[in-house]
Amino acid sequence: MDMDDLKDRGLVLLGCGKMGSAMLEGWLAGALEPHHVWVRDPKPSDWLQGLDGLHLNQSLPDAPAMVLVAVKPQMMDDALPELRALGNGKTVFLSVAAGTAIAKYEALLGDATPVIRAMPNTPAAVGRGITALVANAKGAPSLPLAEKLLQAVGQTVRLDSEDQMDAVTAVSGSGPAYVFHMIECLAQAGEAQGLDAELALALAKATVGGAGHLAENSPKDPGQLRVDVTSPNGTTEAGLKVLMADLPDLVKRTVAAAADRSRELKG
Ligand SMILES: NC(=O)C1=CN([C@@H]2O[C@H](COP(=O)(O)OP(=O)(O)OC[C@H]3O[C@@H](n4cnc5c(N)ncnc54)[C@H](OP(=O)(O)O)[C@@H]3O)[C@@H](O)[C@H]2O)C=CC1
Ligand SMILES: O=C(O)[C@@H]1CCC=N1
Repeated sequence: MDMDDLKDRGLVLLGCGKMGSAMLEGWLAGALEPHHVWVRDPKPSDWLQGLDGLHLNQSLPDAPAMVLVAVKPQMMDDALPELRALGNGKTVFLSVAAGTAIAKYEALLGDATPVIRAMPNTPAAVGRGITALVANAKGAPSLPLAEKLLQAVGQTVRLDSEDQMDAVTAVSGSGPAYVFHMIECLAQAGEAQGLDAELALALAKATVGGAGHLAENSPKDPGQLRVDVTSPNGTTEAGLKVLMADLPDLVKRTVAAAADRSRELKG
């Protein structure tokens, strides 16, 4: 199966809220056109309703190439059973739901269902996501297609085991929220030093965006890039002395709490 099969047979999005829309926005920037996509969502956004050619809450093809499951984990028992008849083993279910194990899809959709479990993140909307993937035996042959689709909205990484998914979710699935909060905190701290709100936010956004881009593209590791900013006895050293006293433990506890919640969502 390749991208042409996906275009010919269709991609179904079950749930198109924040994550589904972020991915769809990225795909519609070049990889797919609206008429390739069927969306099921009880309250579609204005953006979805404005996409010409999109099959919005229309009857589904009998055997779409792929169903992207992007409803909340708590909705699976309600949302999935009606899709059990789809595809007869030829439709791949690609789930992005936190916590929900492959075994749960097999239980709801049938043992022979090809299932790929993925953990993307919202920078997919601008083509800068990262998605981790793992499949059951039936889904494994479709991993290259899933990767191709997901590489249209960023990077992909294959996991050795589904057990890694809780930690991955806590680092890169939830991670954008930690970074957005860092931007908010940096801007507020700038305001506390007398900058106006607009300037402080512009500085904070560009600094986090630029530092992220540099960290991804430089041959130096992040530790060395930090050292490069830190003049002996300068301003950064004074700032880092405060930050480094607390941040490592705080981030460790943050990621542990998110991973624990992912484990709880398995039910
Ligand atoms: N947001 C993120 O950054 C990430 C989210 N995820 C995962 O993506 C999934 C979706 O999360 P997110 O997009 O944030 O949540 P949202 O609530 O924004 O999106 C879920 C969408 O599914 C709709 N929905 C509810 N029931 C059904 C149904 N029976 N059939 C079809 N659609 C339905 C919801 O409608 P309504 O609101 O009306 O109920 C909503 O629009 C979750 O499983 C989450 O774990 C994974 C990685 C990152
Ligand atoms: O908060 C959540 O549960 C989802 C999963 C990863 C990001 N958002």
